[in-house]
Amino acid sequence: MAPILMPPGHDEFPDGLPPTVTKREVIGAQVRAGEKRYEELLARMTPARREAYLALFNCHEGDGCGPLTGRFRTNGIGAPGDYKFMDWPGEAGKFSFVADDISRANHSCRPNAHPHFDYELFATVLRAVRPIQAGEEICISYVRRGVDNYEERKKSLAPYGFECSCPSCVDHVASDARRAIIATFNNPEPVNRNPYYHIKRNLWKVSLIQEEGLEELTDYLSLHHHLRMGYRMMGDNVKAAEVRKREDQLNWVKFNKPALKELF
Ligand SMILES: C[S@@+](CC[C@H](N)C(=O)[O-])C[C@H]1O[C@@H](n2cnc3c(N)ncnc32)[C@H](O)[C@@H]1O
Repeated sequence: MAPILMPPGHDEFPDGLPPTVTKREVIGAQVRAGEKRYEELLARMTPARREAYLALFNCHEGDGCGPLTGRFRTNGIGAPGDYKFMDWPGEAGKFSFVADDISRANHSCRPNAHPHFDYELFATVLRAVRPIQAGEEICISYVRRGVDNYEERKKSLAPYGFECSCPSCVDHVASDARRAIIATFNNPEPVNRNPYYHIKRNLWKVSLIQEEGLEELTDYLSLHHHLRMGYRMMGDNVKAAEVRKREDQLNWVKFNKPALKELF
């Protein structure tokens, strides 16, 4: 899934701003400068890639941003990391890109897939975060903070011009209650030296995340690590190996790399 367009960082006002400007004028100038930049980038593409870009959906029609900027804002996917294009000026940074296929993926607050941009492949790797049934739509999350509640998600999704109808949004009271608990999973807990207690508690945490369809969370991966350590402490190597398998899969899903080799 190689990108159609991945613009490098840029000076928003290459021609400079007039000395006295209102906020509205600054936004207008930003919008025009952005659109001009996309025009320049598209002019450098092959006709087929330009056509692919223009075929992307634009949910920003009528909100003041140009058609090329609108398409990027609708379909852009973050490529985290600290990457520097070989000979581009400026600092290393994070990028966004649009692609023919991954930019077509719809949103779910219970995503069954996670996109990871691999700078070496210079392409997105899309992996399932849980088993996907035949005929089930493959969805990613457009919301950055996985545990956001219903109202927070509604606000983040508003610019996309749709209301999510996933089970977590439909039954948002129950979902919000689960998410509020999941959001506390990293809080310090009272000391308890009984490994059985931790195994039971971590299994419960894993099941709550599964119930909420949030297997994409990094916490879900960490829980598998803690669970495996618990089983190892109890000498249950069979269960530890089972959890290890899942932990390795999740490491590939989230970070495109195998679990770190154990030091002991
Ligand atoms: C990045 S595009 C996704 C691909 C788009 N469906 C297409 O056919 O190209 C984002 C747009 O898809 C639609 N969309 C995405 N997820 C949706 C969902 N869960 N329910 C309804 N519409 C959705 C919205 O119109 C949104 O502005």
